Amino acid sequence: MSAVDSNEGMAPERDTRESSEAGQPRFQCRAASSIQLKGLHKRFGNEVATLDGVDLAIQPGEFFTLLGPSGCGKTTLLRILAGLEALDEGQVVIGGRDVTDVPPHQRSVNTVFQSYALFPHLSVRDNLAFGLRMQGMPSGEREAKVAEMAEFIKLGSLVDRRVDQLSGGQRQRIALARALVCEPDVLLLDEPLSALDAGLRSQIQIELLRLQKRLGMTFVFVTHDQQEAMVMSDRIAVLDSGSIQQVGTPREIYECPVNAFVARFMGHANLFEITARDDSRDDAVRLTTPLGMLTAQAPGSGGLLLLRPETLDLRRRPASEFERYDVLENHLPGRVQERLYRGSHAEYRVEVAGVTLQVVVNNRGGQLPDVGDHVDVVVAAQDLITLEA
Ligand SMILES: Nc1ncnc2c1ncn2[C@@H]1O[C@H](COP(=O)(O)OP(=O)(O)OP(=O)(O)O)[C@@H](O)[C@H]1O
Repeated sequence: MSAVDSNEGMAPERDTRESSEAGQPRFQCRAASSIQLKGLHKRFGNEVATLDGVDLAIQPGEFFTLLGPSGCGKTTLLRILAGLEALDEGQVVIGGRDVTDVPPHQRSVNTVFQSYALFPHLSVRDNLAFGLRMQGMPSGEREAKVAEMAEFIKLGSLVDRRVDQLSGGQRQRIALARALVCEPDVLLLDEPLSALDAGLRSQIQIELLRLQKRLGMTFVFVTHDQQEAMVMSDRIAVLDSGSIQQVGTPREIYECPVNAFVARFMGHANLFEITARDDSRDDAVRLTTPLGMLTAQAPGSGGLLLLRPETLDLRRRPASEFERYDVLENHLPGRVQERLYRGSHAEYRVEVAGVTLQVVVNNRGGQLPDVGDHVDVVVAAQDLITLEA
C-alpha cells in the first residue's frame, strides 16, 4: 500500500481556504473535517475482538492521538478510518459524510506510515508529485504545487535529490509532505516517528505539531509512547484490548486517569490499595493504606489510591529525631533508597512502611536529600485521588 491514497471524496459542507501566513509559502488546504466513529466492532477470524464497541468524536482541526500498548487495536482503527479494513459492525462518518462503505481512494484521507513508503530511487520532486499524478492533475499545476510544498517543509533545495540520498529526518518530512500535497481533509499517521533516534524524533515532533497548527487540518496520530502523545495532542484516546478506556486532554489523562490501567500506562507507579475508609469527618476522608493513614479532601470513591510523584514533597529530618518523632498528619516517615539527579529536578525512591514511593522534587537550588537520609514524605490532602481498581 502506498503512503498516499487518492482523495476524491468530498464532504458536501467543505469549502476551500488558504493557510498562508506572512513569510510562509502559500499552500491550500480544505477546511478541516470532523470524524465520528459509532459502535465499531472488528474481529479477525475466531480471535477475541480487536475492536469492541468503539465510539469516538474527533473535532475539525484536532490533533487527536490513539494511545495504547502493542496489540490494543490502534492500527486496526486507523485502517478502518482509511477504508483499508472492513468493519463487522459500526459506522464511520468523515466531514459529515457516511464513508463506512466508501473505498479508500474515494475518502479524503491520506496515511503516513512508520516506514515512510517512499520510492527510494526517485527524486523528492517525483515522490511528491506521485499522488497528484494519480489524481490526473495537469503537469504545470502539479509542478507548482510540488515546488510550493517542498518550500513549505523547508526542503526546497533538495527537490532533485534522490530519496535514498536523504537522512532519516528528511525522508520523514518527505513522507509527510507527500501525504499533505494531495490536500486531504484528514491525515492519519501510524507511528510515523518511531524509526527516528531520540533527538531527531523530538525535533520532528515539534515540526509536525507546528505544521498541523498552521494547516488547521485534522490529524489522527497513533503511538504507544505516552510522552509523545502528551506533547503533541489536543486530545488523547487511551485504548486497551479494543476498548477505549478514557478520552481527554493530555492533562486530564495524566492528572485524572479514570482507572488503574490508564494510570499505569501513563507511567504512574504510586498506586496503593485502600484497605479501610472513614467518612465520619465533614471536611475530610481518612484512608487506611499500606503507607499508613492518610487524610484526603474529596478523593473519590475508588478502591485504589494514586499519589502522583510530583505532588509529593520531601523534608529532611535528623536521624536523632527519627525514633521520637510524633507523626504529623499526612507526613510519612521514610528513608531515601535512590536518587536520580536530573538537573532541573531529582527523582527519588523512598521506602515508607516497607513499600517504595516515587517522588519528584524540583531543584530550586536548596539542599536535596541524599541516599540514606531520613525524610518525611509530605502529602497534600487535596492531591490524593482514588481510582477504580
Ligand atoms: N490481518 C489480521 N489478521 C489477524 N489478526 C490481526 C490482523 N490485523 C491485526 N490483527 C490482530 O488484532 C490485534 C490488534 O492489532 P493492531 O495492529 O491493530 O494493534 P496495535 O495496537 O496497532 O499494535 P502495535 O502497537 O503493535 O502496532 C492484534 O492482536 C493483532 O494480532
